[in-house]
Amino acid sequence: MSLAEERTYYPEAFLTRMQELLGAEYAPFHDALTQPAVQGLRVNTLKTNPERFLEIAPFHLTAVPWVADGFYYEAPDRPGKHPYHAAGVYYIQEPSAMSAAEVLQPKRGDRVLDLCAAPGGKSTHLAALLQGTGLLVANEPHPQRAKILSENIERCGVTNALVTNEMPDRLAERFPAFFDKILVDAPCSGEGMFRKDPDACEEWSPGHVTACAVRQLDILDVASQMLRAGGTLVYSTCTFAPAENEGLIESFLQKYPVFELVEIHTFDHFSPGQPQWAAGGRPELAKTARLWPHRLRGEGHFVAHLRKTDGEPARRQKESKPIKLPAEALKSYQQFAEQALRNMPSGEFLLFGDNLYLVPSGLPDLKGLKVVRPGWHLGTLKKNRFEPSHALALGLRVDHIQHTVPLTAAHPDVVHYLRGETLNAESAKGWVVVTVDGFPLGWGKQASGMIKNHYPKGLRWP
Ligand SMILES: C[S@@+](CC[C@H](N)C(=O)[O-])C[C@H]1O[C@@H](n2cnc3c(N)ncnc32)[C@H](O)[C@@H]1O
Repeated sequence: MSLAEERTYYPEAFLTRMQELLGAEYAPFHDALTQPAVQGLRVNTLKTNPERFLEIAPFHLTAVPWVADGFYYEAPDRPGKHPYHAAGVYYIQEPSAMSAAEVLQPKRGDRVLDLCAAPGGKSTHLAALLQGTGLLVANEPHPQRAKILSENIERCGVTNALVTNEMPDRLAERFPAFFDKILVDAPCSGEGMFRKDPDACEEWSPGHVTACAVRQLDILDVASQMLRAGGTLVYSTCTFAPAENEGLIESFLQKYPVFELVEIHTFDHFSPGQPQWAAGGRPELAKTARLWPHRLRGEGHFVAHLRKTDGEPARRQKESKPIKLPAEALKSYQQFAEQALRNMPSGEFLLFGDNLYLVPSGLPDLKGLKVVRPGWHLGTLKKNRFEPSHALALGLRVDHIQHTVPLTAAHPDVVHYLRGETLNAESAKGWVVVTVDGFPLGWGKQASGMIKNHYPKGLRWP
């Protein structure tokens, strides 16, 4: 295909630049761009493991080589329409995007920040790696996108996350030298999205690439202030433009000599970054990783792993004071918990208006910050009673629940429940959790031989 014909599909300046950069490799790169996008999902290890998932999932799955929990699926599988999706058993995620959290690799107990987090693919991956320990702060400045992020955190049963809706500099005031690990999955020109999202193509221009690079350096600047000495940071994009990748990291390292690149060497399928594509690029830029759509099955990504070698040690902020719940509130929650739960989740409570949360320990004072979700939402205090939240059901394991309505994925009542219908099922009186193959789907309330549906209205299936 000539450049003129290609122009019908992709911006000419993009193709010309890629041809200049890739030389002999341009042809296979371009061939890859004409293929359909690949599709992937990541098993949520807060809820199950890949072995069990492979036994129960009715999809055509093959392993993503660089992530133990990642799988390719085939288009007719439509995993977004399966009840397991509603139960948060997996997250639908483009396979090369699974590389970033895998490289950051938080350890149990770490304090982790995901600074540009919506819709939450990488946040839910980081949460799975933390396994309910430590703290995850998932931030997104766009209000609508922050809401979607919060819903995905809820669906995936993440119980140790603070979700905020802030610009990075506002967070940096509150969290200086606070985090052990930070992910900056930067807003970018999205060239790796061209195959699956024609809008990304429409919005692209050389000027947009330059503007993205300016914003990315600003975001990295601020992120670096929130990392403790010895902490590590992953910077990633889903674009091919050197100005947003090797060039950006070169500019950052020139400004902050206290950072060094950590080699990303464990993944055979990744290619090294290209120092010669950055003006004055240091040889260490080869320690960054490029995921090319013509060299692996994925849309494309860039990942840089940086360590802060010096600076302020971990600063432990003055923690917010544990709140003593009003006696009435505590009583109605305890009454609910005795009826509905086997092991009451323990920890620090927080009352935000009428909403009761369990908050991760070690949080600084959040006053003045735009907080979408300060922790695990347990429920709402109504007059003389407690109403459990969807987040509570989705964050519970089945052995923590007193009464369940256990359904299999093939049972018609699963769809009835997800549509918001009343169920005719036997169960003890009071709050029950409807499960699909052992995974909580949501609350119901048994009365007079019927189960009243408490699946959230906004999530109901048509
Ligand atoms: C590549 S997307 C993040 C995808 C996400 N990490 C995931 O895996 O689902 C980049 C996000 O950065 C957000 N963003 C835009 N401007 C930002 C800024 N100045 N600081 C932080 N995030 C920003 C965008 O709204 C967008 O949601």
